[in-house]
Amino acid sequence: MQLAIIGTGYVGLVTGTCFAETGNNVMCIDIDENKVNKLKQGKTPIYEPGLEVLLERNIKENRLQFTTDINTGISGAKVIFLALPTPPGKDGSADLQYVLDVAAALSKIITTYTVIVNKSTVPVGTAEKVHAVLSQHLDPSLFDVVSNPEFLREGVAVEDFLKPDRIVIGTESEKAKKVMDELYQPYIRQGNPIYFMDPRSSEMTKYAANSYLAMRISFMNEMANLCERAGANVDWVRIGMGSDSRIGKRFLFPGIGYGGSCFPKDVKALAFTAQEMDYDYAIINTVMQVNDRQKLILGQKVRNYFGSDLSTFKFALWGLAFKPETDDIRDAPALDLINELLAAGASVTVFDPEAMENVKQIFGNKIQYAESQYAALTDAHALIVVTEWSEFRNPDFDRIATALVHPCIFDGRNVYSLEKMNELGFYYESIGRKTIHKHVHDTLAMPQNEIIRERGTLD
Ligand SMILES: NC(=O)C1=CN([C@@H]2O[C@H](COP(=O)(O)OP(=O)(O)OC[C@H]3O[C@@H](n4cnc5c(N)ncnc54)[C@H](O)[C@@H]3O)[C@@H](O)[C@H]2O)C=CC1
Ligand SMILES: O=C(O)[C@H]1O[C@H](OP(=O)(O)OP(=O)(O)OC[C@H]2O[C@@H](n3ccc(=O)[nH]c3=O)[C@H](O)[C@@H]2O)[C@H](O)[C@@H](O)[C@@H]1O
Repeated sequence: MQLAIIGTGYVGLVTGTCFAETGNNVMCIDIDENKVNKLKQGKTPIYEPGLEVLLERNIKENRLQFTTDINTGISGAKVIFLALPTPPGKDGSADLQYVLDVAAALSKIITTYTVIVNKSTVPVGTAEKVHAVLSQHLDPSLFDVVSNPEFLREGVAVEDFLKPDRIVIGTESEKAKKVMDELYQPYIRQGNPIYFMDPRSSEMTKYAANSYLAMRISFMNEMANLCERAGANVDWVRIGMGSDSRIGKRFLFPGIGYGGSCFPKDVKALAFTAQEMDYDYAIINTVMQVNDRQKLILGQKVRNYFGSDLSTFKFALWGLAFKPETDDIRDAPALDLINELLAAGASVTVFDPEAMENVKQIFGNKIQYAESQYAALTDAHALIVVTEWSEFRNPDFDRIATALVHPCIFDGRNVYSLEKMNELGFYYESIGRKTIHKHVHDTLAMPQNEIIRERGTLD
């Protein structure tokens, strides 16, 4: 099938490449010339495991092309996907400007029946808005608007796209349904269901899924904070509760708040939708408040320990991306933490396997950038683990202890075991677990609340 994808970012590029991989002819369109030029050479502008191999193969097979020209780009396309940004507006609502502008442009250039598919995350009722914009210049018999939310996760985007848990399609048109069914057959054959529903339910499903997952994280973050105070270990609590099949094991990891380009903006947008409909969606408002608070927790722990004036201290940060296996730093908790540390006068050296360039664009020379995870540690007073990249999971602890001024780790992702930290003699704080404090330098005496907290037993 001939397809056009408008917007070649994380979603558009993965969608286009994966559709090409199942034999379709795909034209990816983007206004960013640099991006398109890079892609034409088979290079991905983003870090996404497994993507470049598929990209190169499908370009070589002439199934995947890139252009900045929407007119030639959509020519012959039976289906046009919109994978455009829907950033939060000032009031928290999803900004539909990109989607509606492109719909307006399409209304003037479509000449034969085309299915316009919205893959961007958009509020309930957007399919109708897109339909209205298209209808201004286009006979309604020449198009259908379909909602087809995307559920891929960055870092495993290719796998998620090729083997989705489910495909959700919102349309009332039998004609569009047939086209979408044909397009997604290769994915259904792998045993995954395709759910056809009305567009409003489909649009709402996307916000429901993201907000529910965000709620689980906020719930666990609060549970972690309570465990710390109660002398319980949130990891045991997580395992104990998650093995109930009604709860499930996934997405219960406490940390320093959810980040990324989607959860924060989508939860906010759902809250806005509720407000617009005069409904007090109380739990959603709390999810956001809890997350805002959680993002500050690691910085607070550091300040509780070292004092509010950090001007004589240097900190090594491992991990900047909002999660491992991506270079994406949109709404990454690391950015809040860096700002918090800088505001307290600290000096900060960072290392991330993929996200350094993106962070340089924000902080420039306000912080130092290390060439390796170990280089970041030199003369630092503490290591702060922010993102749980694999290479941080089992590091050379002797090297860490030697390089640091004090053997001191603040772990925002519970990457290390308490036993190990205790055995190795680190001062160690994590999320929702007891503090380990051995070998602490005399000048950094333990605050009283830490001593009280130590009464819990080790796991
Ligand atoms: N990033 C993710 O993991 C997921 C994102 N989504 C949703 O998908 C949508 C897109 O997200 P991302 O791919 O992350 O955004 P992105 O920012 O990575 O990509 C958007 C692309 O659209 C391009 N663009 C902007 N205006 C354009 C125009 N007029 N014509 C052509 N191209 C244009 C930009 O240059 C950019 O390359 C959002 O609604 C997001 O919420 C949904 C599921 C997963
Ligand atoms: O709409 C989207 O854009 C996507 O948003 C999320 O995917 P993504 O943002 O790529 O990453 P996640 O793996 O969901 O992680 C989001 C944030 O939650 C945090 N998280 C995740 C899981 C967990 O147990 N605990 C936790 O703190 C992560 O560290 C990260 O900051 C959803 O998982 C996707 O299904 C969805 O398509």
